[in-house]
Amino acid sequence: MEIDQPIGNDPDQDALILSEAADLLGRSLEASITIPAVLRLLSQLAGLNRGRVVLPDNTGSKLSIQYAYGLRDREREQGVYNLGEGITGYVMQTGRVCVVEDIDREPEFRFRAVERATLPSEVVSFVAVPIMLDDQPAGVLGCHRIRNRPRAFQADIHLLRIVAAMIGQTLRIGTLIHQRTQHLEQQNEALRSALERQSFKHGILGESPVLLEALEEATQVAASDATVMLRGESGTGKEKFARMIHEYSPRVGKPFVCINCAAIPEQLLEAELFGHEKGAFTGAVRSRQGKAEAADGGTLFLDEIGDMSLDLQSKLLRLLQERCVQRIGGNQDIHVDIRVITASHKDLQQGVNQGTFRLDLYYRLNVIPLRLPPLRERDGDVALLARHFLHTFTHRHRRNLTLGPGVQSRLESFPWHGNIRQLENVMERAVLTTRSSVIEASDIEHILREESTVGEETEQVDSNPHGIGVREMSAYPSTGRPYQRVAESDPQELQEVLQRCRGNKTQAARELGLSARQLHYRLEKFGLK
Ligand SMILES: Nc1ncnc2c1ncn2[C@@H]1O[C@H](COP(=O)(O)OP(=O)(O)OP(=O)(O)O)[C@@H](O)[C@H]1O
Repeated sequence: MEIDQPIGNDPDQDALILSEAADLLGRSLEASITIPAVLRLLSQLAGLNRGRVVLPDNTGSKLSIQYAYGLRDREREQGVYNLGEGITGYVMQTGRVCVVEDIDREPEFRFRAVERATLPSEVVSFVAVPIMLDDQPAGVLGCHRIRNRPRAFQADIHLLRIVAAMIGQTLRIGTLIHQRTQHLEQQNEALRSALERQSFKHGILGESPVLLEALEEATQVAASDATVMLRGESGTGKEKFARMIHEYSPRVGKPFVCINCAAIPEQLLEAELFGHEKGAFTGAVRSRQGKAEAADGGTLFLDEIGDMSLDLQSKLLRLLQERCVQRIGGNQDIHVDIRVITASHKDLQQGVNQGTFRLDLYYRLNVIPLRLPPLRERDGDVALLARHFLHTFTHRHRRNLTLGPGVQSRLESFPWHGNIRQLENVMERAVLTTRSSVIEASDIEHILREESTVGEETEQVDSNPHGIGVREMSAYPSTGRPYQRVAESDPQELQEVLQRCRGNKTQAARELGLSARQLHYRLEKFGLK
């Protein structure tokens, strides 16, 4: 192959080469066009021949020629090196510049790409400089030259180092564009397949057979006016299902009113549910309708019903039997037309056995029991939900991130005792804390390790679809979700914890052992929002 003849060592010439190289690199984002063009420039104007850019593969252990000028296809293909092997491997491993003045006398020079016989008969040299990114060698730029030239090796090194830095930036931009495109492709794919799925219509993502079965059941019962009891571990989507049932019922368009019975103190809960008349208790400066009244014509969703006191349970039973409420301090029966959906992460059957839950109320509420599967039973859904949350949070926090290799399988192998809410939290933390543009398996590992160590709790989990017989005690690591009734001192405690967490609600909820929703609900109740 014809190799261009060198031109003398001239600073103006080098400035011209650099300005031409900058121009070439700026003209296109296609590295396979711009980098060989720059290597051609080095050959034609500086006598630095057969330039090649060698880059590592994904594992970082094998290096190969990615871009070249003056090499035949076969020569390029032969240019594969192990890390540390030969001159190229050495430069990549150490990040140091290497000059071989006479390649025939250097045993480390491997003639891997170009055979000696095809080179000029004069003494041939090889100069290799690292392509540095973030202070680490990311590749190697190497060239041949005829040793016996007036141009000093030092001048070649100087020029090649600047060109290597420019190529490094081109490669960095190319990688970023590739990652972002990949991210958009992943996103598109997730959205496209989600749109094709029936479940997306209710905002309930998942393709696993157990979830689709639960969705099917929920759709079927939606049309009736029957009372539904949703059972499932914390974070399995009980509220989402309750909303979906409402939206698929003839009551759609009427109010969907939700009360979290575990999130507010008992005295407040009664007033919240049934309302009060003016003067009914200190602070009742005007009369107010309760949530049961507010839900008239629609659906009342009672979350964490297992936490309701026995006294309030009897009042709820009256509401269900007579379909009317009496405000606190009032004596008038107010008729309400509501459908009731309840949810509990507790085994209510056990509550009945222990005398903490009324049997008659249990039968009233348990007309249609619907079990929501925990995430660990939902084959394939972790990956789907992780992508969905990645998309949600990158959008919300204005970041561009993709999932690195190994992340999906690590997420899939995690036990997810806090279910979808826990996965949601983990993905949000990953989006907020990952510094680079790729969430690596190590970032996730770090978050999951923390997840597994924060406040180990033992909680009773309703794992029995029929609510009879078997009950299971399960370790519940770290989702910060032990349910507890609230104490009256809550507003102050909430404020203190919020201050301590500098307003970070996720952290505050975790400290208080509440879900984000419970905290949100309490802040709203106490006027602290
Ligand atoms: N299938 C799903 N697809 C997408 N997001 C979901 C799905 N199920 C639940 N989520 C999200 O997970 C979080 C927890 O869901 P939800 O509050 O409905 O669970 P829950 O079972 O009612 O929890 P808890 O028992 O703690 O009140 C919410 O942010 C919800 O939007």
